[in-house]
This record gives sequence, C-alpha cells and structure tokens, in this order.
Amino acid sequence: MANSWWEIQILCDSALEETIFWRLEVFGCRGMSSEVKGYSSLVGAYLPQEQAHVLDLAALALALRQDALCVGMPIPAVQWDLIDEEDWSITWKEHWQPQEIGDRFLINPAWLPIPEHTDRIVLQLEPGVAFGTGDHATTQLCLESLEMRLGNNEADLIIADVGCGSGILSIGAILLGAKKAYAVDIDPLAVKAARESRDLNGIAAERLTVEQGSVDRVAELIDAPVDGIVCNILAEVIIDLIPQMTAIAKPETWGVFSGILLDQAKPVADTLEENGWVVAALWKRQDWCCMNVRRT
Ligand SMILES: C[S@@+](CC[C@H](N)C(=O)[O-])C[C@H]1O[C@@H](n2cnc3c(N)ncnc32)[C@H](O)[C@@H]1O
Repeated sequence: MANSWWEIQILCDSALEETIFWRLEVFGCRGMSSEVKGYSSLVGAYLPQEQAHVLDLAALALALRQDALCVGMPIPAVQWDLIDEEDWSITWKEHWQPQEIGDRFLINPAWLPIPEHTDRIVLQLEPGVAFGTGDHATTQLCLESLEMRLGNNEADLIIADVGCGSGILSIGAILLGAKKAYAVDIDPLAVKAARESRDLNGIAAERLTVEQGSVDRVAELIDAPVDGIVCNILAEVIIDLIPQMTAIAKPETWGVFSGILLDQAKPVADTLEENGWVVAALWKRQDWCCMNVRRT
C-alpha cells in the first residue's frame, strides 16, 4: 500500500500511559493520542509503514508487557493495523481538538476556524507527521516556560530550537515576540512539517529558519550566539548535545530543556554543571520534567 501507516492501539491501565508514550516516542511514532476508557486508557499512535516491520511491532509489544510486569500492572493489550494516509488524517481529526496551554496559548487544528473571541495567542497546526501537537506534557512545559521567559515581549531575542518537530516551540516563541528562531531537526519529515507550520502561522521565512541537522547546524547558521535554547528531546540525547550547546551560547543565554523523565533529571543536571550551566528551576508534569537553565 502506498503511503501507509501503522496504527498502533494499546489498551492499558491509565497509570502506564506515560511509560507507554515514552516507549512509543523512542520507537519513532509520530502522532499519539489517548482516550480514557473507565480506569483504562486507549493509547493510539501512528508510524509510517516503512519505518517498522511486524517483528519490530512484536518487539515493542513485548517491551510494553515487560514494563507492565516490572511495576506489577496488568499487561497492556497491543494491536496494530495498516491504514492509508487518508484514514490516518481522518483519525487525527477526530482525536485532535483545540487545546489551551499555559496562560497564553491556544493550539488550534488547522482545519478548524480560528476562534474569534479569544484573548489567547492562536498557534495553528496540521496533524503532520512530526512530534509536537501540544498534547505531550513535555511540549506543554516548554511552551509554559517560554511564556514566562518571553513575557515582556523581548523583541531582540534570538533562539535555537533543537529537535523542532512540528516547529511548535519556535512558532510559540515568535508569537510571544522573539525576533528570530533557528529550528533544526535530524528528521527530514520534521523539517518539512516545521516549514509548513511556519507558513500556516504567517511567519516569514527570515524570522524562522528551519534546517535539517542538530546543534552543529545551528552553529553554522548563526552570526552570533543565541539568547535562548529550547530543546525537547530525550535525556540521553540532551546529555550528548550539551557541550555543543555551550558553543552557541553567551554568558546570559538561557535554556529550556525537556523530554527528560524525572528519574533521568540528575545525570542531565550533572552534565549541565560540568559544562558551565545551572538548573534554575525544574517543572514537573506526570513523569516528565522541564529544566529552566542558565549559565553559571
Ligand atoms: C520530542 S520531539 C519534540 C518536538 C517539539 N520540539 C516539541 O517540543 O513538541 C523530539 C524531536 O527531536 C528530534 N531529534 C532527535 N534527536 C535529535 C538530535 N540529536 N538533534 C536534533 N533533533 C533531534 C526528533 O526527530 C524529534 O522531532
């Protein structure tokens, strides 16, 4: 089937939801949703067909089973099916509704009209293939941190968004008043999605540069160190990237780092300290945390 997607559905105890989201993210799933079913949750996720073989899906189901057994929870029921692109998009549209985040943002699916009577900043998104719809706790924590950081409309602020996914954080920063953002992602599909999100929100290409790559790509693109770095990737990736982040920072540069499970916060904080950064605040949501960091 051309342009087919795996639709993965997992019926689980609600307490397992966060671990399952994490597993799915590491597996490479693009869109994730969850629906409450009594005391259980039905977690849905999507993955381009070419990215996983049936054997990979079976291995994923096994890992989820082991995760549940480790914490004495009922074993989740996992099933998968191939669906075509059109069905995938329709499924998304059913799941995805406008969502308020923090005090300022309203994430609005692109197929719905822009709400007229809202005092919130409307951020339009398509159900693209990239991570970053605002559903995930880590994205929410980053947007809320940006709200606090950019509360005073700092017009000259330049930020780097490492692992931009849909571009949600860069766009959020620009809508809050940042002058420019450099958004990078190693996934070409994310780069395409972020450029589409930029156009959807009427942001000029000069204000939001989107390129494939990572921190080293930002270093090539910028003329001067950035004022802020947002990075919502998994802890182990952030740990590897911290030394490179120092190279694109100046003494006043701040960072908003998320994608970090609570029990991985210490190694991230240790690596930050070793590289001349300090954790100024740590925000928690579910099993995740978001670090607001600054240079020492
Ligand atoms: C959890 S998503 C975050 C998306 C979006 N920024 C958000 O906050 O919702 C992480 C993104 O980081 C990208 N990524 C993973 N490792 C990376 C790396 N070493 N450098 C740059 N991007 C990376 C992934 O492709 C993915 O799009």
